[in-house]
Amino acid sequence: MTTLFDPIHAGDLHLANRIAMAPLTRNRSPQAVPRAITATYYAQRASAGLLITEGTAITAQGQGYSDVPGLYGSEQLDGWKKVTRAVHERGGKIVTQLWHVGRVSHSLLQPGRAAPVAPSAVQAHAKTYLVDPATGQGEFVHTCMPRALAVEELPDIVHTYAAAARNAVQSAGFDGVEIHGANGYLLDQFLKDGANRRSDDYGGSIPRRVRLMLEVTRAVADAIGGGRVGLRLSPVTPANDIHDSHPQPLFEHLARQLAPLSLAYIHVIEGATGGPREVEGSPFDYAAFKAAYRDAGGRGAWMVNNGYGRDLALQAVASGHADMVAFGRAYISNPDLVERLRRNAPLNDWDRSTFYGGGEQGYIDYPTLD
Ligand SMILES: C=C(C(=O)O)c1ccccc1
Repeated sequence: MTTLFDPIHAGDLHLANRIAMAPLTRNRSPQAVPRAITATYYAQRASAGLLITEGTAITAQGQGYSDVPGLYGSEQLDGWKKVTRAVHERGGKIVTQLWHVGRVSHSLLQPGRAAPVAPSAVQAHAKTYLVDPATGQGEFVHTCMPRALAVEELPDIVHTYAAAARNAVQSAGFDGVEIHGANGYLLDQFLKDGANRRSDDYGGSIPRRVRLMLEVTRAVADAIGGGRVGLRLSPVTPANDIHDSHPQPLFEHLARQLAPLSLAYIHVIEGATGGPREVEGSPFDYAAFKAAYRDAGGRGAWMVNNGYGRDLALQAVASGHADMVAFGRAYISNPDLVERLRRNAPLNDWDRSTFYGGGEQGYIDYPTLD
């Protein structure tokens, strides 16, 4: 019987075990440049089968929070090179999460203080994190009203995802990328009818609402090979005020379209991100979603996330519900999570007050077992 601790080939990613570190925003990259402590942070956690970095902006327009890293400048890529080198020196595997926040942003973070962009001018009742450069103090503030992207702007966004993927692998040394298609950010906004009110080829019907995500995924797979590409999805999360009226047919259609792309993995957030695994009023059949992908020929690893403890994770892999399990907050406070799960050892508690912003405290100072 397959266990969480068995190796797996996820596309071209040959992984030592089936435990992934989920993407975790930590707001510790001033000017979008990863610092030396970020190399230490990921290297400490290199025993994971796969490290997925925090969301990394593909452009300044895609930036939605203070002090998150980027992949669009030479200093940023140099910073990431130190991270991937440190992880590889410890035998780890690491992909970076390509992120465009869309409407979950603030004009103070946008080039030229412009309005954030989105499929439609529909404001998210959500907050973003701004750091006052004068004081270094951070606070959560309401996101701004976005402007609708013109259809003529979309090809450039697709090309920018592909360019960021090439930068990630060819310049920064990542083993691959994960496309952030979840949690109410740009690609998820285009998917879902709560945010996408367009009447052109990118809005209205399900095939039209999945179009941008498919174009981006195809372009990234063409750029670096589908076997190095993962995609993160969140069918029913309410994160960042996102919603769709009929998620089951939407995601089963998307699954069938993704199947031929030979992706390394599909990463599914079950329930509300960082919250309950069941979302009241939003039932979702994850087994049917996975079956739609497999029945259409999809062979990428199936990675699940959200609220998994040791027993549920062991059961998910043993039962075939999932091929991999991604752990988020547990990885913040347990660099040696794989060993702790293997030994069924106690886990360190995390300190929520040091999740976002700051320095070494709550970042690289959690203890290991030995
Ligand atoms: C990238 C994030 C996501 O996917 O929800 C994020 C951003 C800010 C805080 C927490 C998480």
